[in-house]
Amino acid sequence: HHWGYGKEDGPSAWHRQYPVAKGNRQSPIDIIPNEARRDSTLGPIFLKYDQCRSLNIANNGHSVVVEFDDSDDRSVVLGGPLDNPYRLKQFHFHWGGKGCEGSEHTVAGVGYASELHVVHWNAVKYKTYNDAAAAPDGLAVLGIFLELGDDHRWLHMITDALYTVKFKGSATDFKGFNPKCLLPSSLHYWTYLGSLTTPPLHESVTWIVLKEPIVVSEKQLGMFRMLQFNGEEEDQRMRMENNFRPPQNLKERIVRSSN
Ligand SMILES: NS(O)(O)c1ccc(OCc2cn(-c3ccccc3)nn2)cc1
Ligand SMILES: [Zn+2]
Repeated sequence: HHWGYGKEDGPSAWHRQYPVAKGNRQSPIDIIPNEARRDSTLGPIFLKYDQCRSLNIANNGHSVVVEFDDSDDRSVVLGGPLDNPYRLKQFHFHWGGKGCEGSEHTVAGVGYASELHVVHWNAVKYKTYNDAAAAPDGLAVLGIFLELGDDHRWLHMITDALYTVKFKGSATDFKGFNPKCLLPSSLHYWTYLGSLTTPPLHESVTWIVLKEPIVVSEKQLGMFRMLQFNGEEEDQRMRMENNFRPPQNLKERIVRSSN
C-alpha cells in the first residue's frame, strides 16, 4: 500500500509510514517576504548547465521526471547558501487541477499554478544520490514557480513528450534538453533548510526558491493533466493532478533572502 495524493493515502496520512512528516524541517513552507532575513553574506547562485546531458523522461506515478547523467560534475549548482557544488540529478513538476493552485511553496499565503523542482546532490561529501538524499546537507533543490499567461517558448519540448509517458512506470529517451531554458530572468531567491516534499520526506534539502516565476499557458499546463497516476494495466484511471504537498510548519527556522 503506497503513498499518493488521494484522500486515504495523501499528505495528511504520510506521517503513519513516514513519521518525519511531523519533523522540524519539513517542506514546503509558506514564504513571507517581509519576514525573510536579507543576508548580505548570501552571494548569487551559479547554474553551470552548459555540459548537462539529459537522459530520459519518466512517469514515476507521482510526477513527470527528466533525469540527467550525474556520473561527473558536468552540470552543477554552486554559490548562494551552498558550501560545495551540487550535481544536477533530475527535475520534475507539481501542479493543481484546472484553474486551482498547484505549487508547493506559497508566497504570503498565495500559491502559483505549478512549481518546478530542479534536484541536485552533494557529490563532494556523498558517494551516491541515495546517501546524499538521506543526509542533512545532501541535496539542493531549486524551486521555480510557474504562473499562467502566454505560452512558454520552450516548455513545448517537455509537453510534446508527455504522451510517451502517460502511465506510471513508463520512460522514454529524452536527450539534449537543457533546463537553463526554464529559468526566469532573475536568479534572486529565498533559501531555507527543509526536506523532500514527498516520501521518504528526508530532511536533506537546502531549498533555493526563485522569486521570479516563469510564465506558461493554461493549455501547456493542461497537457500535464493528461498524465495518469496509475499504470497502463490498472483498471482505476486516475488523472495526474494536485500532486502537491501543502505548506508545513516553519518551526524554529528562518528564511533568508538574497540581495
Ligand atoms: N519534491 S522534491 O523536490 O522535494 C523531491 C526530490 C527528490 C525526491 O527523490 C525521491 C527520493 C527517494 N529517495 C530515497 C533515498 C534513499 C532511500 C530510499 C529513497 N531519495 N529521494 C523526492 C522529492
Ligand atoms: Zn518536487
